[in-house]
Amino acid sequence: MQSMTAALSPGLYAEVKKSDTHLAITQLTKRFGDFTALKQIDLEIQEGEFVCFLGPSGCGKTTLLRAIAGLAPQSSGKIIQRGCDVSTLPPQERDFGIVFQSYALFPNLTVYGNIAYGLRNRREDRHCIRARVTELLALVDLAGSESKYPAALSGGQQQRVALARALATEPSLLLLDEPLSALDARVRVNLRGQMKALQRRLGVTTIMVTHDQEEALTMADRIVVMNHGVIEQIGTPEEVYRQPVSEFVATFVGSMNFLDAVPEGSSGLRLGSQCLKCLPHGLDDSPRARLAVRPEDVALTPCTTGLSATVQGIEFLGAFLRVRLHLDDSDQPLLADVSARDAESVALAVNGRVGISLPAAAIRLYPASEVAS
Ligand SMILES: Nc1ncnc2c1ncn2[C@@H]1O[C@H](COP(=O)(O)OP(=O)(O)OP(=O)(O)O)[C@@H](O)[C@H]1O
Repeated sequence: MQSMTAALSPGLYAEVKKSDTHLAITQLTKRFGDFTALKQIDLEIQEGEFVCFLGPSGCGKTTLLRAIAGLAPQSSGKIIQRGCDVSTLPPQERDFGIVFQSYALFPNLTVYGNIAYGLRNRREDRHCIRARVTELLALVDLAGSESKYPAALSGGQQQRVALARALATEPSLLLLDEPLSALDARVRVNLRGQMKALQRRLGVTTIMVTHDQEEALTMADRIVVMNHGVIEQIGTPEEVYRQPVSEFVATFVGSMNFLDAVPEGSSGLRLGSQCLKCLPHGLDDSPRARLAVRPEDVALTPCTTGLSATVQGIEFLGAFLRVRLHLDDSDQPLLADVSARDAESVALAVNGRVGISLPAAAIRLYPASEVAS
């Protein structure tokens, strides 16, 4: 599959301004009977941004997307798009294009008919429609597929047609509801890169729902992490990964070790009998806390006089080794991801002992009562 690199006509998305707010959502609540699916959501999305709604099944991300589209209107709260209050507008009067997980192409229409659908509804000129469809097909690397029917296309190709169809009317907002999750892994990774590149070229403000953290980390400018109908954190992929604000975010995004520890002072802790430094935590008065450290931040050393562990298992994962450790003193499990060279330097072997170094900047402490779900 090639990359989507066709030239753009001068009109297509030529007037995007990046500095303005595209969407402002305030105090949005959505109830289904007695159940509250979204609780007072506040969110601003800038012009041209690629934002991912990320969270576990049932956290409310699709409901929020559908509220933005007007497909499942909110119970209360406001949605302002480019300065206009669209809160009560029906979907057909809102400015968005949408791609669903299940392609949702019209099976009885050709690729051409599918992409031209919205333009024909608007009664646009036949020659303009042809020119736009040709351009969009080139953009998604499907030039020459006009006369095919959806059934004759692969899943990845169908999803690219769905993308072209969503972009045909030049919406200022593109909504993607798990667009890649029905595809096999290799196609998914390929299309991920292509969609991101196309979005960047067009500059179209985009919201994508996903429960796949890797997808969110690789595609989004900002990630909105949701849980139980509320936003837990909004940040760049790096912020969400490096500075998770809660144990939930730390658990949901990337791999994380959690250890029981005792806070000491404002930026220290005790792990078993060992005193360690960490980032300022504000938990000085708590008798217990949860220490979070990523496996790739755990360093192994040959010196076992400080924090030490026994090696319980070693898994070869290609670029690195995942080492299952048991902390000797505090009697807790710990995972470390190390390079083959680092493993060699400590003569890594199952049942052997190694020293453990946890860099202060990589350790975060969370309240012990916070339960990840
Ligand atoms: N039409 C509905 N009637 C009643 N409850 C609903 C309805 N739609 C969604 N819900 C509930 O609202 C909550 C949020 O659903 P939503 O589909 O937004 O979750 P999600 O985060 O997108 O999950 P998934 O990844 O599984 O699609 C869920 O508990 C769901 O059961």
